[in-house]
Amino acid sequence: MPRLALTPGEPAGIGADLCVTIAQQPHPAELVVFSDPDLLYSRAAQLGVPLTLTPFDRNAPARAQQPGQLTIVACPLVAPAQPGVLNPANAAAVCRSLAQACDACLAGDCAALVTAPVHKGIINAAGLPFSGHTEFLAERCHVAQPVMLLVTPTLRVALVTTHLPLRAVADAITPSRLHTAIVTLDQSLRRYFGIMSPRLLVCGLNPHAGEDGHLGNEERDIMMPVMTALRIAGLDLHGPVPADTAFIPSRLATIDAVLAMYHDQGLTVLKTQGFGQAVNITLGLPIIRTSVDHGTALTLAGTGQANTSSLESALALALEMVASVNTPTMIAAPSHPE
Ligand SMILES: NC(=O)C1=CN([C@@H]2O[C@H](COP(=O)(O)OP(=O)(O)OC[C@H]3O[C@@H](n4cnc5c(N)ncnc54)[C@H](O)[C@@H]3O)[C@@H](O)[C@H]2O)C=CC1
Ligand SMILES: NCC(=O)COP(=O)(O)O
Repeated sequence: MPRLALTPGEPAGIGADLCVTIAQQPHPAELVVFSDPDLLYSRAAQLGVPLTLTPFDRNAPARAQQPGQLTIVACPLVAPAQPGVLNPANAAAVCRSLAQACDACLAGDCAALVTAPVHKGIINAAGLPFSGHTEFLAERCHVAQPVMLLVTPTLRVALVTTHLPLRAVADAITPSRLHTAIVTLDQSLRRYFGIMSPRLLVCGLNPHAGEDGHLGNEERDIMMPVMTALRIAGLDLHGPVPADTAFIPSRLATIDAVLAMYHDQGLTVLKTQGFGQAVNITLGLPIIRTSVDHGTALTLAGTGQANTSSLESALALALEMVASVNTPTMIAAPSHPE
């Protein structure tokens, strides 16, 4: 019976609502929530649902989560949370709970980490450097370059860059970063999704994929050499293709994942197609981490209107990934010539 670490994220947002709501159903795993107990009790009361919290005992056998119950690792907030009202005083506690949940996975106490949304802005406003779970967890796990992959039932989109201002994106598309993103995506699709020879469609950065260098040089000077070397190493790579037609159905029918160069190039399409059903996965970590596809939705906190479907998908996919890790489908990663 696996244990899943669950973090509610921003206490003023819908994360706590989602945790207490999904706790009303049985799950084939023990859900260990890293949270302030009072936050969960008060949000459960607000939503009118029962909740019993049992302290986590790493020496006890894991037990399947029962309706109305959650296992908890208490991570106290500094100030009581008010639905919809951000408070920078709680930002450090949000990060601490995430770090504790990550460490529980690194220690093997939990098989995977599933996260509800944080509010990046309030963490920054509190003076903490933070651009997203992806980067935070990578640093905590001493991983130089994580890769963000979002999946819906019919589309997988990974990103070469994550939470960067658009102005910085072009400079971040280096041969080494592109190489790592492609190899990490290829290996993860084999390992977690059972795809034996992943077909990857790589988007260009510039309009019309640079139009032979007339609208930008990154495709010709950076992307094509990296992709040629990786094709020789055996990877099934297509592109770089113009991003504006990368997602048309006839192209998607022949590939397993799209690699976009930046956040909104890929996620706008994916969320338009599957918002609410999508799962965000951080690839390249020594732990399994999945997350919801949405943000903190502050105006919905405490109202009972937050949709749990993305969190349910994130929990289900985490369990599938846990089950798949022992499947021997890995290949040796081609290294990037520095
Ligand atoms: N995984 C994470 O930690 C993520 C965090 N965020 C953060 O969330 C904050 C707010 O971001 P926004 O861009 O406003 O996106 P958002 O996803 O919070 O809201 C976008 C729209 O979707 C609705 N919505 C979101 N989740 C919903 C749910 N479960 N059920 C029903 N409706 C839902 C909202 O009410 C709003 O209309 C930002 O600080 C952002 O950085 C955003 C995305 C992911
Ligand atoms: N758009 C994805 C997002 O903002 C969530 O990122 P992360 O917090 O999972 O790194």
